[in-house]
Order: sequence, then structure tokens, then C-alpha cells
Amino acid sequence: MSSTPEGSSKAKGRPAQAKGKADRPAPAPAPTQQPTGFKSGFACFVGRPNAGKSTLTNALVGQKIVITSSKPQTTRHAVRGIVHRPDSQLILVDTPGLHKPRTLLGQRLNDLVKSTWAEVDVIGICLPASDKIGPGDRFLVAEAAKVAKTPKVALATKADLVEPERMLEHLTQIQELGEAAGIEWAAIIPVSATSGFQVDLVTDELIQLLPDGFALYPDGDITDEPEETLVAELIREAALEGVRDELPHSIAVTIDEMGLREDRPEDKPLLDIYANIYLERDSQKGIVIGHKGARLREVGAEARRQIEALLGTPVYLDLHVKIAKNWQTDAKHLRKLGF
Ligand SMILES: Nc1nc2c(ncn2[C@@H]2O[C@H](COP(=O)(O)OP(=O)(O)OP(=O)(O)O)[C@@H](O)[C@H]2O)c(=O)[nH]1
Repeated sequence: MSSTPEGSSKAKGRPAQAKGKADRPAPAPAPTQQPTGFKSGFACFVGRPNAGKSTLTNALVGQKIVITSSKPQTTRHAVRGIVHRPDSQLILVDTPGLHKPRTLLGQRLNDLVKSTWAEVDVIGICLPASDKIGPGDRFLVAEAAKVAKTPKVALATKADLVEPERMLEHLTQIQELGEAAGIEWAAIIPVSATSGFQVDLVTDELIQLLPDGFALYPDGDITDEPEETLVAELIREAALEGVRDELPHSIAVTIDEMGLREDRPEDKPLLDIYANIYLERDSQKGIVIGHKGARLREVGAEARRQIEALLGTPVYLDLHVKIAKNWQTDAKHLRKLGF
């Protein structure tokens, strides 16, 4: 499988070896070039589904590297976003929302969340100001409290949606929530990822809690997700738009082939992408494809726009809709779809 042209991807240069803190990449350039007092490390945002974790990751990185949607449980991968500062490097691990598992996929997602918590240097707990703190949040905070040594920052997300009085009430409840769980928050910060309010402050606070170290990624890299994963996720995001009920959870996307078309002039590259949208049942096909394929064409057009924006290359996108019967509960299908 070929890759995109050199320099065409803004999400460039994912180090092939970086897949977890346990096997952190070897420090990039010569350590002697690092100013003393350089900080680097990993942070993750946790929160119930739809708390705004992915949107906040993108806001901190300054570019869309994680898909977002109004459907809960959009995130299925642990994605790293990388924030570069002259004196620090913050690597963000995005995790799925923690929830009561009902399927094998749900169980695997929860396992992924907990294994991530144990590996990071700081945990940011997202508690949307627009929602009352509920049993889901209490469960999550109690679970986070078990990772006792890791500093925790409470983030009152979606600050743009509430009035100051409500925010004040929310902040008080966050303080109490921490006390009840035995957590001493390193900070409690109201933030809006969509308006940008206090996004830089969140970065500052997380960086302050990182250990001293070296840059772990080359300058300019913003994620280490493979390009194909990012592309598949952008297609899934487009396919999720406008679908309801159980269908969002039934959608998975795989890339069959992705490569630059041969015989194109150098200044007019075209990236061919052949992708599959998997559904669980035949009855779901009509919804995704639409009347005479109208909806699938819209999904394709939107996905292509997003992929071109990310990679900076014109794209030819070929989409096929396929059925993987009940894939969320079928171990063989899950493996095939990359879970
Ligand atoms: N108004 C407002 N909406 C936000 C903000 N942050 C996120 N949202 C919206 O909230 C919804 C969920 O955001 P995500 O970032 O996908 O949430 P998540 O926590 O990553 O969700 P999962 O992947 O389900 O765990 C989306 O519709 C976002 O546009 C914010 O600061 N302000």
C-alpha cells in the first residue's frame, strides 16, 4: 500500500515506533539542544460520552485530528495529539467515554480507557457545565481516584453554554465531587473548546504537571495516528451525520487501498482512496445509501472535503457499503475491523 506524497500531510511524520508510554519513542533530536527545564509527557481527557473530550483535544492541538459528533461514543481509538511549545511537549491521548458496557465492543473500549489512565502523567476530567453532575460522573471520578498518584485536573467543559451563576454552582459541585472521591484537584478550569475560552490555560496547567524530559516527537508532528486511520475516521464522521438510534454504533469504516494515482504531473497529484462502510444489518443499508444513492454521495463529498483539508491533496474517494453481521458482538469481525 502506498502512502501520500512527502510533505502533503499536515499530520506528518508519525513515528512508527510510538504506540504507548511503555514503549515511548526514543527521544528525538540531540538532548543537548533542549533548553534545561524542558517538560514533556502524556495527558488524557476522560469523561462520560459526549463530554467534549475530542473537541478539546483538537482545540489544544489547533487542528482537527479527532472526529467529533453529537452522538455519544464517537471515539473508538486512543489518538495522540501533540502540542509543541518552545519549552515543552504535551502529548494528548484521547480515549472513548467510559460507560456501562453492553456489548463486547463496549467492554473493550472500557478496558482501553483504564489502561490509558494508568500510563499518563496527568488526567484531565471533563465535566460539561451544560449537564448536571450525575451517577456516570461519580462512577468515573471514583474510578479515576484509584489511579491515586497521577495528578488530576477538573475541566468544566462547554463553558460557552452556561451563565456565570450556573458555572459557579458547577464549580462548587466539582469541588465537592473531588472531596467525596478523595481527589485533590490540581486545578479546576472552566473551558470552551468551541469558543477557545481558556484553552491556552488548560494547556499551561497540563504542561506544568508534566515531568522534566526531552521532546518525544519531532517538531511539527501533531499526531502519530496513521494517515489511513485518520482518513477512515473522517469517513465515519461524515457517515454518522444525520443518522439516529442504534445506527451510529453500527457504522465502522475500513480502507482497502490508499495511494497516489500514477502518471499524474507532480504539481497535480490525486490521492485514490478505496474505503468500505460496514453496517450490521441489511436493513441499515437503505438509510446510509439513500434514495438512488443520494445520501452516500453526500457522505462521500463531505468526507472528501475533510480529507483534502487534512492532507492538502485532491482526493478521489470510492465508497462501498458492506454488511458485517452483528460485528459489535462478534470477536472475528471486531479483529477484522481493527478493535
Ligand atoms: N457549545 C459547545 N459544544 C461543545 C464543546 N465541546 C464539545 N462540544 C460539542 O459536544 C458534542 C460532543 O463533543 P465530543 O468532543 O465529540 O465529545 P467526546 O467527549 O469526545 O465524546 P465521545 O467520543 O462520545 O466520548 C459535539 O457535538 C461537540 O460539538 C464546547 O466547548 N461548547
